[in-house]
Amino acid sequence: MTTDSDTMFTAAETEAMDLALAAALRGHRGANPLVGAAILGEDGRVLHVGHHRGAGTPHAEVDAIDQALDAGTDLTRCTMVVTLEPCNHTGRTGPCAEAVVEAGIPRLVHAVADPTENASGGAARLHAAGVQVHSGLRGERAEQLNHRWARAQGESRPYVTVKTAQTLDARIAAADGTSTWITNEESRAHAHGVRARVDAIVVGTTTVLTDDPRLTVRTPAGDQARGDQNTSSPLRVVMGHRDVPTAARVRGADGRFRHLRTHDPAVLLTELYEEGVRHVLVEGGATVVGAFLAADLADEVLVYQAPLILGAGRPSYPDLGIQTLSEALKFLPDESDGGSLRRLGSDVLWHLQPVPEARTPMT
Ligand SMILES: NC(=O)C1=CN([C@@H]2O[C@H](COP(=O)(O)OP(=O)(O)OC[C@H]3O[C@@H](n4cnc5c(N)ncnc54)[C@H](OP(=O)(O)O)[C@@H]3O)[C@@H](O)[C@H]2O)C=CC1
Ligand SMILES: Nc1c(N[C@@H]2O[C@H](COP(=O)(O)O)[C@@H](O)[C@H]2O)[nH]c(=O)[nH]c1=O
Repeated sequence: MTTDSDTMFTAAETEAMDLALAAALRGHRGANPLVGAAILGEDGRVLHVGHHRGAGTPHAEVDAIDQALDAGTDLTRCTMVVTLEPCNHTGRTGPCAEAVVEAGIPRLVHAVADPTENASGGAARLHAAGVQVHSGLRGERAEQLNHRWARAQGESRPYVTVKTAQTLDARIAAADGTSTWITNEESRAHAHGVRARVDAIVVGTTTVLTDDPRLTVRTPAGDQARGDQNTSSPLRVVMGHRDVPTAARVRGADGRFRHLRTHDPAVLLTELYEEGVRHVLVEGGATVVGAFLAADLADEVLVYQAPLILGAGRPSYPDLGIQTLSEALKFLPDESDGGSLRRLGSDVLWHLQPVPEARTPMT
């Protein structure tokens, strides 16, 4: 098992890694990292490319191996190139290191080591089984790909997606408090798809008192739907000190409701993590979204923008104490999961992530 520089790898392996990195971007961000895997034939041609589609679905290695098995590829003559060290644990799916050994793949190149305690050790397992293992190809790019996920792992907290539905002039509600609906049906259907993938949805007390939201996952037909094998609805979480009315719809009837009387996003995330929550969607309002942004606890930002102007009303973000342009919170386009800028009918969706290391992480 060795860690090598990019120059130690063949051109075919480098090309395969680039394809695997591009494939990884097709997945959804959340509890699991984005991962891509490519299978190279003896002649250096890329035969299969797989990727991970989100928590609970097959890992990238297994996706690629399944394609190879379907196509009748002789894997005993192939190299697997993967953006992350194959995992060595049984989570919602089996250990990938084992799948690679069972498939008879003799050589594996991965970009970076798995930083998580319970999933790491895959390279050692492969090595022990006689597989030739090399790491470090395109390591920097692979690290950047999942830098916010790795930070969440390191801080033992859930991954956080923050969502805002706003007008052109960055308002989330009109002066009289009305906000349903700013964005169109296509945007809302997309947002329900995001809800379907998370473990918990968080709003502030004012949003509950103003909107009486349900925070359920619904299809256009009104049904409950989950995007993965997890059949329970996301936990509905209210953040704030005031009481949540007994008749509030957010309470629901399934027991999947929590009221956390805190203003501290870090405290909220720690409590939710202890309950097994690994991906949180923060839906607002502005005060709560601002608290996550100010604490550098927004890993992924979704801004749905509708072609409306209000001129007055609730701004999307509160005063964050920023006095000069150089202090602005900065974001980069996130090209994963449909891209950084999408048309949703007449709306647009910005998909962003914080600039790496721009701010101080949670302690
Ligand atoms: N278009 C959109 O995407 C959305 C629009 N909205 C709209 O936004 C408006 C509500 O937004 P907003 O007024 O900002 O309210 P929030 O929904 O963000 O709730 C704010 C309240 O939550 C509590 N709270 C929780 N965390 C903190 C914190 N870190 N700092 C301070 N208070 C905290 C406080 O209440 P307490 O006193 O109980 O502690 C505070 O008053 C509504 O008009 C709603 O319709 C809401 C969500 C999404
Ligand atoms: N206004 C607004 C959104 N608002 C968010 O949706 C919540 C209502 O959820 P529910 O009761 O489950 O439909 C509301 O409280 C707020 O968090 N979302 C959007 O995609 N587009 C919109 O225009």
